[in-house]
Amino acid sequence: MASNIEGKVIVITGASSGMGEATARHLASRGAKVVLGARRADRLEALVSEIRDAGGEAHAKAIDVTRAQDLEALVNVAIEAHGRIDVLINNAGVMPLSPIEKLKIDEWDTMIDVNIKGVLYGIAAALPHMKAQKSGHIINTSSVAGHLIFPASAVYSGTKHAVIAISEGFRQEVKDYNIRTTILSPGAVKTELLDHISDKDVQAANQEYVGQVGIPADSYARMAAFVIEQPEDVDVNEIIFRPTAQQL
Ligand SMILES: NC(=O)C1=CN([C@@H]2O[C@H](COP(=O)(O)OP(=O)(O)OC[C@H]3O[C@@H](n4cnc5c(N)ncnc54)[C@H](OP(=O)(O)O)[C@@H]3O)[C@@H](O)[C@H]2O)C=CC1
Ligand SMILES: O=CCS(=O)(=O)O
Repeated sequence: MASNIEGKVIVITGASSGMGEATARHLASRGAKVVLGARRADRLEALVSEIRDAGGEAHAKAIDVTRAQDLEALVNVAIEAHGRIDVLINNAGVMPLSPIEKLKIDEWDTMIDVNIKGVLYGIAAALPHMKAQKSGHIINTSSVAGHLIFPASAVYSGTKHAVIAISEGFRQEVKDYNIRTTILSPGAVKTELLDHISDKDVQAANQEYVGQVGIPADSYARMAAFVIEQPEDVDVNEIIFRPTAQQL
């Protein structure tokens, strides 16, 4: 049976590290034509070279997901190279956790801009093409923190709850266009996500916890592959996955 991944044109944001990087590698190894976006161009270029050296197809563009025109430019790379976009994985995200009373307003703004607006801008860039194709698949990365709240997660959890609401509303609205919609909600995964927490106490506590229970980034890659490879009439709407040892 064909894999339903081979030959698909898959655009991934946040592909310069962590789960996006692992997913790019995994899907390319299964025959997908990947188009990768993030701000760190050097990391993207290294990954593109690695994928091509292994016989895969990859393109990349340096983008900032807080700018709608950057998402349009990224999707256009896929259209120019391959004439279509089959899957968009809105994965770029940031998690500078802190208690609200610390009033880290700039970090709230960044989380809202990257985690919520970045997802919306990705949808805006891909949707016209998917409507015209009458096919497509949008995968949005939420989190266990999109389902529950823990100390210092109020704003981050708010953004990830928003991703779930937007994804479900979008799912209901695009039935006529044969577009699939999936939310992937991971628990603790070992990536660079905690590196940018400026509240040192919160960072240390999270690093200790994720260091103990966190699972590797390719756990997300396998979930992405699973939802993409389902037959086109099967739409997996959400997967929540955690380390077996994670309590919350
Ligand atoms: N690790 C975990 O435990 C969990 C993570 N998540 C979510 O998974 C997603 C991936 O995170 P993860 O792999 O863990 O962390 P990483 O920090 O390793 O990856 C985050 C990615 O997002 C990109 N990114 C951040 N800001 C921007 C921006 N403004 N424009 C473009 N790209 C941006 C980064 O690239 P660059 O800096 O080069 O722009 C990087 O590629 C996020 O949405 C996160 O919230 C959800 C649940 C659990
Ligand atoms: O996004 C973060 C995942 S967890 O800390 O809620 O498990």
